[in-house]
Amino acid sequence: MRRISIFGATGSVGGSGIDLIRRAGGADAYEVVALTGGRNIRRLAQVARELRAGIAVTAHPDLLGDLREALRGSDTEAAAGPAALAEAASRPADWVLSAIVGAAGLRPGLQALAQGGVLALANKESLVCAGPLIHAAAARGGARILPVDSEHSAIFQALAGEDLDSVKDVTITASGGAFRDWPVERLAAATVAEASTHPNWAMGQRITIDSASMFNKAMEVIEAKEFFGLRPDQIRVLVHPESIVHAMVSHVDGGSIAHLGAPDMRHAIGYALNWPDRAPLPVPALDLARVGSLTFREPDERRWPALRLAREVMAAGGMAGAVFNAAKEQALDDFIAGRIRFTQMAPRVEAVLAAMAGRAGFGAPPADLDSVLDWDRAARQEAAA
Ligand SMILES: NC(=O)C1=CN([C@@H]2O[C@H](COP(=O)(O)OP(=O)(O)OC[C@H]3O[C@@H](n4cnc5c(N)ncnc54)[C@H](OP(=O)(O)O)[C@@H]3O)[C@@H](O)[C@H]2O)C=CC1
Ligand SMILES: CC(=O)[C@@H](O)[C@H](O)COP(=O)(O)O
Ligand SMILES: [Mn+2]
Repeated sequence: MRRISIFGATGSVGGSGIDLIRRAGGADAYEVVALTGGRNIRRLAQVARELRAGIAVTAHPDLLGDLREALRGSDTEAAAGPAALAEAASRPADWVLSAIVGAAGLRPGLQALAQGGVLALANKESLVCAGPLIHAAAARGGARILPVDSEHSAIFQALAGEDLDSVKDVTITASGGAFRDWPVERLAAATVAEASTHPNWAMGQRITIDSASMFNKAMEVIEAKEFFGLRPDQIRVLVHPESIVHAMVSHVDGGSIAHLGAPDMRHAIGYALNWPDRAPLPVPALDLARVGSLTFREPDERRWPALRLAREVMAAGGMAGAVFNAAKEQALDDFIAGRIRFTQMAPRVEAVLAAMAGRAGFGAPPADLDSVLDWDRAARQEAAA
């Protein structure tokens, strides 16, 4: 029986993954090695019971008692804390969905790669913070990384059978998020509730706000560079309000191959689950006659300064990705908590990058996980200060 684990099982991507596992036969079709979550203990225990998971882990040690209580009478072991997450990731599995939000997903992802098998990667932060470490861990462990972020799954699918040397450039699309059509002057007054609604995708709150600020797309540009080994000048972003075309690969001979689909993450997750085969998925069929028209436009970097920052991060290399992500996570925490305005997030991240660029080792590639986490901590402190 195929062994699977889901990190971030209580979240939006994790929930879509569980939906696919359930539809494919659940515990009768898969051996569920580990499921993890954060604060949503009720949900974690419920899916662990349903899928007869070997272990359920919450990231929060103070919730271990609640988890044990919620799992009482089941065969699922309960554990808590970052070390327990890493231990669960070290349990051999054939397919691991990395769907924790934030840099917290980095250690479990690296641990899973050391066991071999497939890492289905939704946690874009892993590649932004530590792309070279992720690839090195996969090579050492004999693991395969498959993209789950919709644009990167789209690129991966469009590249199938193609030679990377024939690629001229790659375009990833951006919906434009909640404030796509707002006057720029109004953005300073944008509320957390307004930023937490997405025009097309149902996702967790953090990535939804990152879509509105385009930090999500900025992260995805860096993710594309790290995943596919593209040069920064080969990666373009186009605003595409319909979210039907997810990415397009353009070749040196003038041909372009685009990937289209309804905005439903179960396609990208299911593709990674069934790869290298394809199987029917519970995803709405694409009816272009009903969609009518597909529109595209250049992104305005005055509205979305995060895109310019992504270019600067790629040019700087080294620890810039880890600093960028950590500063962005801290700025997002501060926006959600009402400490800063929506429009203060990008200047805050830019200031942290500028402040930390002069520190020794900033331009050097990440040596190991601990050094990445040191830079992550320092950048959060700088951002909070
Ligand atoms: N949602 C989407 O459609 C897409 C998401 N992604 C990426 O996938 C990842 C997950 O996103 P999404 O599902 O929206 O996020 P959610 O917020 O919906 O879920 C995040 C998951 O991570 C858990 N979690 C939160 N903090 C920690 C922590 N410190 N340590 C361990 N686990 C933690 C949460 O637990 P709990 O809820 O129990 O607290 C939850 O299980 C992100 O990297 C995102 O960028 C990429 C493409 C699309
Ligand atoms: C589903 C997915 O992959 C998200 O990252 C999505 O792309 C977010 O939409 P935006 O295009 O608004 O960032
Ligand atoms: Mn995406």
